[in-house]
Amino acid sequence: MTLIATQALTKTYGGRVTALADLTVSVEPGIVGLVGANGAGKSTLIKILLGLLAPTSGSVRVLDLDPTTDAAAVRARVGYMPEHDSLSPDLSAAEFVTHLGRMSGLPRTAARERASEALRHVGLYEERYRQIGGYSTGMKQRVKLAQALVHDPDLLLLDEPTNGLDPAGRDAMLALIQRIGTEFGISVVVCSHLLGEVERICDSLIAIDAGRLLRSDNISAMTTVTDVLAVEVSEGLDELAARLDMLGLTARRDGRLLLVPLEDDETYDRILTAVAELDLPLHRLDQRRHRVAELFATREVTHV
Ligand SMILES: Nc1ncnc2c1ncn2[C@@H]1O[C@H](COP(=O)(O)OP(=O)(O)OP(=O)(O)O)[C@@H](O)[C@H]1O
Repeated sequence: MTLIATQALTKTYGGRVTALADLTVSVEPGIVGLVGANGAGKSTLIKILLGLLAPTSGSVRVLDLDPTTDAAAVRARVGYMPEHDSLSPDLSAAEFVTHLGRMSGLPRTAARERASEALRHVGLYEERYRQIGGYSTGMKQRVKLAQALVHDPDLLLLDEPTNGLDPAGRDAMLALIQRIGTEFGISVVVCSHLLGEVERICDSLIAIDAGRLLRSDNISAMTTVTDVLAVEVSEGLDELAARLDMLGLTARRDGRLLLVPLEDDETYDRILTAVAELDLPLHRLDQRRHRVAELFATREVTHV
């Protein structure tokens, strides 16, 4: 099944501003990044996918449904996390998410149960009876995610889910989105102006610029491998670097990784030998890929 398909999709506001121009994409289920600079047309596309906005011309299908004629059926299967704060500060997270569950048609008990479940998934179970007004920004973002999950959708549309979060909060939110996508088998469209961020968790990417398609493809097809090996061990990184140096390999440290130039087939063996000799737990040893961001180096998409 195709997750999202658009054909020559165009949206103009008031006949003057062209937010989307002739956009044709076809995306398979999975975690999909929708990236573009501010004003590129991401929110407009999301609203069209939800059936909240009608396209000026062209066609669109979501989960094989047409949101322009069947918006209710689309919304029953799609969860939406809006960009801006849509929360009620006086309510507890449990009350708020239950309320939205009721609005989406769930009976009272089921709504309450699903709300607890959704809040558990986003890590707010313990704090669900506290008023949202007292929550941190990260917790508020997670309540917004929980309300999008409450009716057990097949697809989540997340508009700038990491907005306002510090780096640690962003990492936590991305990890949560990735877990929802992989463990629960829900497809996710993550909308962001931060390409480097979504690239980390997405299976495929739609990049738009001023309403036009720059590229739509699987992440793996967008990147090529480099001649650098990335090695990750959970401890002993410095020790390993020193041992590799003794074996004639120059390792460069990059955060929790060691980057080693791939000289020949023996490079793998030498790294594995060093790891085994030091008895270190190896997490990862693979050939590094170019970052997708490098493809758009001349564009206005923000890199992180
Ligand atoms: N209701 C509207 N009326 C007129 N112009 C609009 C309206 N909504 C959006 N636009 C314009 O359409 C273009 C695309 O906006 P859109 O919000 O879809 O972009 P975006 O990529 O989501 O950006 P952002 O992340 O800043 O929201 C922009 O030029 C914006 O100013």
